Amino acid sequence: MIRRLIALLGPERSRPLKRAAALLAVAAALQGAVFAFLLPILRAPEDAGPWLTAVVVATAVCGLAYHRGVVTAREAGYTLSAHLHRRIGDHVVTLPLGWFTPARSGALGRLATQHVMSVMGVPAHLLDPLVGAVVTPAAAVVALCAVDWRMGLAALAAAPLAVAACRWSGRLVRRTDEAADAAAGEAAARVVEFARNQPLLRAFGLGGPGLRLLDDALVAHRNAARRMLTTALPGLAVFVVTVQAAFTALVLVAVFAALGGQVDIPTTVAALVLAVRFTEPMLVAAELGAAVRLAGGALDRIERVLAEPRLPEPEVSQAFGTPSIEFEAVRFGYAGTPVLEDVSFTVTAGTMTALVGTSGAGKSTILRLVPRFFDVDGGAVRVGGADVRDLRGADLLRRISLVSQDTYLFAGTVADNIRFGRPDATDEEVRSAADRAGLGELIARTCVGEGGTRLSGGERQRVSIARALLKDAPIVLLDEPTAALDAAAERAVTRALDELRGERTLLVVTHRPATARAADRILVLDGGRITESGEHDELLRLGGRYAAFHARRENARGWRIPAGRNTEGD
Ligand SMILES: Nc1ncnc2c1ncn2[C@@H]1O[C@H](COP(=O)(O)OP(=O)(O)OP(=O)(O)O)[C@@H](O)[C@H]1O
Repeated sequence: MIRRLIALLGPERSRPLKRAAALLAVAAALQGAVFAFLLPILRAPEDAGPWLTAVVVATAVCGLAYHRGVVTAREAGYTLSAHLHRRIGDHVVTLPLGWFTPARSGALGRLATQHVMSVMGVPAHLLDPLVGAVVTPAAAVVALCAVDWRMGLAALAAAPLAVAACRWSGRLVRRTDEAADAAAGEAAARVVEFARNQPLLRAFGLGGPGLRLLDDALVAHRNAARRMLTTALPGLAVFVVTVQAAFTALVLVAVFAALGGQVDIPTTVAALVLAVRFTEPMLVAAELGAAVRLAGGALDRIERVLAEPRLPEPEVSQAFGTPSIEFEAVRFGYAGTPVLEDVSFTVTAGTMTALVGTSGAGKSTILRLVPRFFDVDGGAVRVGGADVRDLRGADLLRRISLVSQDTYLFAGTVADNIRFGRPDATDEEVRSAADRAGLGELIARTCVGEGGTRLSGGERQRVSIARALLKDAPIVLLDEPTAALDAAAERAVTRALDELRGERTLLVVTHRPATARAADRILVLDGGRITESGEHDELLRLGGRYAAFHARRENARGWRIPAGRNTEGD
């Protein structure tokens, strides 16, 4: 474990850790030596002077080394946790945005808090007893050999057995720890879901499937934790029995040697003291073994995230032309399940294109491919004439504003949240973006609550639109921007989109006839393919699916194209 930490920290940053281990090793060795010095003192008390001086000096040096060792170990712990946080942070910002699923985001939270703390505990709290558990018994064995070779041999014979038992129990714990961590993640996610969805759960009765999922997750977590504890027990028991047996053997050898007159009383006393020093630190370490193994599991999980492949980026971005969007024969699926097939279209710079289609047809997926949340499986997505894979992430995202279906607002004022789109915007610019998004008086709201929970869904959506309007990005992607708005707010947003036309390139997913009608071009998506494309009037004349549904629904507040050709309705 210590070797892994040194490799992770690198030669420079691992210095405090190495220094701490060396200082604690010196302290532990000196402790063993102090007990070895007892023998000449007991054998010849009249000549004990130099040995007593040696005991005093060794004890003083041991105390100093121990104190410096513990302080340095704490520093090494803090260095390690800061380094891990930085490495995790630096790495995850290079991962594809599609990597951040809710499950992974939850696991990342545990990684940055619980797991980093667990790994940090190894140098900060466990290094001292661990070094003691290795060095003190080793020093005691050397001293025992000097006192009486038979006792030294008895202690030495126990060492491989104890190490084997320790490793065995470690492997067992690691195996069950993975399952326990997965169960803990699931239980945490279900508890958050339970707390967030209280209104829904209460409205539909607390005995529903939502509660059953939580119950199952908590039971699974409890069982996994119990399994981990019980799995560790046999290894721990073998270890403790081995160490105790070694201690008993040492005592018996010492007593029989004394009774047989082969060794004198002082030697027997020194041997018994060394036998205690041999076993004591190992038993302490056995108790801490579980914490070390859990830290090993935590480090495995941290290393797995650090090994996640980064989104490959060029050193320098390709030149960016006029802000058009182009899909060429795009094929894409989530984890092997195909979603888009042979999708080709171009959104000319400064125009507005509406994407309409059946639910689940892949409209939002098309929007996600533009800022390269995922890489396509086939074909190419080009922005400003450059393949998105030939642009650096920051260069690409700087040119795109995205208004997604699930708007997240940070705790703060409405103005703070709008300013997020362009931190150096003036108050006047923030107010103007708010007005264009139909926010009106809402801009005066001082606190939106965590995640924007003090605002309604429509209000949150308008803040997100204002944020996108404020960002000076030539391309604006909107996923159902008016879905949660009332008639007045929808009119304000449609006006704002209208104003942006010509000025920015707009790609809008919509179920609203008014928004689709306002677009320069409409793409109808069905089953992952574009089946119709053209202007509103052109598509009406075509008399296809768009026309059929528009004719029936044009006065409706919202409509969706159903999956089947011959079915209709919302
Ligand atoms: N992150 C994801 N992982 C796996 N499958 C996904 C993911 N996101 C979407 N899908 C699936 O991909 C398909 C297309 O989803 P998408 O959200 O693009 O549809 P949509 O046309 O925008 O639907 P809607 O109009 O209902 O929002 C759906 O079958 C959906 O279940």
